[in-house]
Amino acid sequence: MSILKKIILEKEKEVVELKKREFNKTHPKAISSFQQTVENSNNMNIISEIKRASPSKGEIRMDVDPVEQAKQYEAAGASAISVLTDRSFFNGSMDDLRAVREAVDLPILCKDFIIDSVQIDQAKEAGANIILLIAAALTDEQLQQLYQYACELDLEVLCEVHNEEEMHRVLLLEPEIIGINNRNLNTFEVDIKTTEKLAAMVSNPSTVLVSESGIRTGEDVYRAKESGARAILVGETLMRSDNLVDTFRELQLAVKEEEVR
Ligand SMILES: O=C(O)c1ccccc1NCC(=O)[C@H](O)[C@H](O)COP(=O)(O)O
Repeated sequence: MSILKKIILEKEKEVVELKKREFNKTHPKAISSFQQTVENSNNMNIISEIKRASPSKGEIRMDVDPVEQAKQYEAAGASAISVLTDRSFFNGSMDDLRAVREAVDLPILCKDFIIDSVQIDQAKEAGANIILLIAAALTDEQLQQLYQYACELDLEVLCEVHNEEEMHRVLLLEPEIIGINNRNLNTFEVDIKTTEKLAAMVSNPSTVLVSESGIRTGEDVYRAKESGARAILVGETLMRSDNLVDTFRELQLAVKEEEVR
């Protein structure tokens, strides 16, 4: 069984529990939108992720304090913070997101595997500004309904694709933000060529393209930028960095490898 299938089975159980609860579908903290942040910036926008562990890498940094990490991301120049809220596979939690919301004023992406609107209610209540919809995990009808529902709650939506077929499906929504995930969820291989190939399918210049996963060097960022990405989503590289200011500088320099030599 694929990892995505396993995660979705777990989410189906979580949804049953969430449906027994009531959620406040508002949040008192007003935050400027991620899209606006990108519009106003000339730099590569870095969505900086809080990621303790993952199916592909196992433990990354289990002892991280999400609030301290988020404050450091904000100080280093992050455009948004991604908080992995899945517990079973990534060792995250919605409490992490809530705590980060209190501590920083950046847009927050609730990085989870959403299959039902009740998860969107939960993310909104915790203070998320952006939710993730993964095309590979959803039917066209679910994609459409969940996208619409998130917009009604004033949330931004990062629609994530891994291949051409998913990109065709997502483009039908005319989304404002598209994430191209460089990680193959079956083999866990990461290849920035995925961004290069799929970005070419997006003709609307106002769509914000985000290159996700496996970004480690200025050259990776250079290739994402040349493809049209205006943002990158980075987890492991930042979680393992012992000098975030230098790592941000390297990623934002976005130069070709031969220019470094
Ligand atoms: O990271 C994984 O192993 C993973 C496995 C299965 C589904 C999703 C997975 N990751 C979620 C993400 O999208 C990444 O955390 C995010 O793009 C950052 O990736 P990275 O910079 O490579 O840590």
